[in-house]
Amino acid sequence: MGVFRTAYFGPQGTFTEQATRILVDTDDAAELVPMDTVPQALDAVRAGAVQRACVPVENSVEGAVPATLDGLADGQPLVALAEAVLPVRFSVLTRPGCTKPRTVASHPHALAQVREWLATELPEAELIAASSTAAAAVAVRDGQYDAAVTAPVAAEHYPLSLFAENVADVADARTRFLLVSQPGELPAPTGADRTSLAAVAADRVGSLAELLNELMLRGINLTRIESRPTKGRLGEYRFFLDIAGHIAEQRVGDAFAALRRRCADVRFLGSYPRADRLPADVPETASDADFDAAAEWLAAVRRGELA
Ligand SMILES: O=C(O)C(=O)Cc1ccccc1
Repeated sequence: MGVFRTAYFGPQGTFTEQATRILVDTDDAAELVPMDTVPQALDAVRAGAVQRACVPVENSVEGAVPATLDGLADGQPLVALAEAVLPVRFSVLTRPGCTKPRTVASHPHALAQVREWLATELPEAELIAASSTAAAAVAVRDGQYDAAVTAPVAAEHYPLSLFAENVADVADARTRFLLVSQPGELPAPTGADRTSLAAVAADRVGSLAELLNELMLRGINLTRIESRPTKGRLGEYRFFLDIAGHIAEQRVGDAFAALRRRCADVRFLGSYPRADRLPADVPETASDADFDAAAEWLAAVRRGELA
């Protein structure tokens, strides 16, 4: 067997690298491949250059990572196999000797999460968006900017000084990451799973409500809903839904079939164990046993065995 390669949103020292190390068994046969952007990491899987990619998908303070949602909705289908949720606390790194940084670079999600701290501690600093927190550290090392807002591990990768640590406007901020692959065998259901999908609801009264009703009627809990423009007509949206449960479970499979009938465009984005291991709260009428019993009953009725 060849080397098992996982691309991640890099360069070295990003939060995503930390998440990758949680999700991938980094033994001798595993290679982690940093990519500069989320689309590049996803496309490396599509091209077969790597087997997996790890990308950030949402943050508890800043919300969705648009590049990831768009990257999963467009192009060859990919599916998530696992998720990781990391607490996010930032370090501020400078070139050695720099005591008053005038320019501070980072990923927009990181800058947004330390805005108040920056306004108090470095009110005059110019803020610059970088492609990732670690890309900002590289730019500081190379003399482009004075300081970078980074993951704590970035200090181990780059020759920079620690200006501040444990920086976060909102204590307890968390980011969720997905490990994705080309479609193949699905992870086995664990009873504590999440399923992700993207659906374009028709442009007419009640179409989103109908879509949500299909979930409600089958006792499925919606854990996230997000919309992104389809990039077609203005006003046309794709909804990204996360739901509690695994597509192998009857209520989830049944809901998917209903969405397939209702929506022009539905994409399955994976069923995978929840990072928090929280079991799905399945109503009494919606278990697999309930679905099996109802299907048997229906078959009997159709055979004419029941009056
Ligand atoms: O740039 C990084 O390090 C990332 O992995 C993306 C990110 C940015 C800010 C918070 C969490 C993840």
